[in-house]
Amino acid sequence: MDVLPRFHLITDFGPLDRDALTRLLAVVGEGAVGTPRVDAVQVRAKQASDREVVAWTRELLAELAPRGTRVIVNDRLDVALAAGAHGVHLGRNDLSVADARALAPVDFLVGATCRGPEHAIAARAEGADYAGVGPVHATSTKDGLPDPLGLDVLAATAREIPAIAIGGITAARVRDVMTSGAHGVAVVAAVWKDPDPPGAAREIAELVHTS
Ligand SMILES: Cc1ncc(COP(=O)(O)OP(=O)(O)O)c(N)n1
Ligand SMILES: Cc1nc(C(=O)O)sc1CCOP(=O)(O)O
Ligand SMILES: [Mg+2]
Repeated sequence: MDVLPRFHLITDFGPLDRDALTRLLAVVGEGAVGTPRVDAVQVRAKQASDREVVAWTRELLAELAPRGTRVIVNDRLDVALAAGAHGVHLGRNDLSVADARALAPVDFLVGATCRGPEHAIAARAEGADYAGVGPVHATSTKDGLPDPLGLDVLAATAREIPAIAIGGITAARVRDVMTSGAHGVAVVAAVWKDPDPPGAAREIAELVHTS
């Protein structure tokens, strides 16, 4: 588990009830050797309480860590640390990377949202492991984002720090994104809105890991 995760699957569940967990585990798969994989699940649950996110993260860790899939918490370092997560993804208004790095254990992953190379240079200097770079393409999953960055800005950002492309990433776009220098991708709709989420995840994983 030493390689920086390439395929980040972001959760779409409301509560992590039995159905949501079953759906997620079907998408992540068993992690069999030689099978392309979801490398990290990011717990993004904006409507949930801190206690719920801690409980769900612990539940996911119990299921996913043995499969070699890491669990990263969106926004909140304190919640991530309390739950024993593998990392945190920090947005532009969350705790700074430097403050998070000072509080986190050495092998804890710290990711930061970056919207261009200037952000990436700062994030790297503060100790981020990777940048979530987006929105690369238009997305209807989140409102209020800036205009799409496009592949040139992704490429320039990826020269500064390992870049995880986010925003409108679909299987059809993975090769271009990876050719632009991305380390990997983060995805919501292309998996969860597909009629066959496990199949969609397998296709994206294969493309990410073979590009
Ligand atoms: C891998 C990755 N990159 C970027 C984001 C966006 O994070 P953030 O800016 O904190 O916005 P929200 O996801 O919290 O709405 C991400 N989640 N993951
Ligand atoms: C949560 C989020 N953050 C983004 C950013 O650019 O900061 S794009 C995004 C949504 C990603 O979902 P989809 O794969 O459905 O486009
Ligand atoms: Mg966030």
